[in-house]
Amino acid sequence: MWRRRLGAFLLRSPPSSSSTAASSCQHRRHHLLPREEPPALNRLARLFTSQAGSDGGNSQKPFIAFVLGGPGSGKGTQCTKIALDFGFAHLSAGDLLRHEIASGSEKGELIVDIIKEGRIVPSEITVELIRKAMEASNANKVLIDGFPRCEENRIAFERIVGREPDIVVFFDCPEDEMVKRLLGRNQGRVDDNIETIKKRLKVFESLNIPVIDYYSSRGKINATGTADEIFEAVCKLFSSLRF
Ligand SMILES: Nc1ncnc2c1ncn2[C@@H]1O[C@H](COP(=O)(O)OP(=O)(O)OP(=O)(O)O)[C@@H](O)[C@H]1O
Ligand SMILES: O=c1ccn([C@@H]2O[C@H](COP(=O)(O)O)[C@@H](O)[C@H]2O)c(=O)[nH]1
Ligand SMILES: [Mg+2]
Repeated sequence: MWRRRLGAFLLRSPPSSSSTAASSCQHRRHHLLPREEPPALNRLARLFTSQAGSDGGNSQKPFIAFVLGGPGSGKGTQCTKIALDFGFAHLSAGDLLRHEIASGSEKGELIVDIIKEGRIVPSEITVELIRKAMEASNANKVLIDGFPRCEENRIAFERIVGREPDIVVFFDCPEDEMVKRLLGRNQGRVDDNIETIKKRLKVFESLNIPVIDYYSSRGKINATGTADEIFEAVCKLFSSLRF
């Protein structure tokens, strides 16, 4: 069912037939096309010379991809691959929050309690961390992994960053598979236990889904199968985009 199994949604119009999706991941870089017409050659040149999405002084607005999906759906795993193969900067909202915890700040103490409970950190905190990370990355293509988590997050991002995403990707994964993956993650995360996972799944249903509904338009990525199989579908999607 749609509300159970999430998909990938393009907010931007698909490219014209002249920029068709690559049939395999191997040649996808050759399918990246510029978004705007007049500075097209300059921008194309930057794409081919950029490192991790940075254009070494980008004053233009970056291409923003929100990457959403349930807990354990594989957002982080796929973002790592996208970043490597498509030259995006990967900003994980969860990682930014965990970094704040590790810094020993007062805010970090509040955040760790919220994460243990599987709840959502106040929007101002998360958006400010994302905004600073975007600025620091100086990237022209940014993956924002695991955000927005609720309508309030979405609205706060628009207000503070002043942007809407260019694309929203949803990873579609059944609950039992997500639970299995989280329980096997073994990275010492405070929320990888069955009690917190159950709470996260409830929050996912009640708060994440309305955001997903807000963005829903067409397309989805089936997040079952191996990470490589899923990435093949991701490649098709990203190869069809104009960055
Ligand atoms: N397709 C897959 N098949 C099996 N295991 C996977 C797959 N993709 C990712 N995993 C594993 O599942 C676990 C969760 O994946 P990942 O951390 O990418 O999910 P996530 O969506 O970022 O989760 P969270 O929302 O908790 O951050 C990791 O241990 C990862 O190695
Ligand atoms: O935008 C966000 C992102 C995350 N959180 C909190 O962090 C945990 C873990 O996040 P992951 O993205 O899955 O690593 C999440 O359960 C929330 O408690 C948040 O509040 N806002
Ligand atoms: Mg993650």
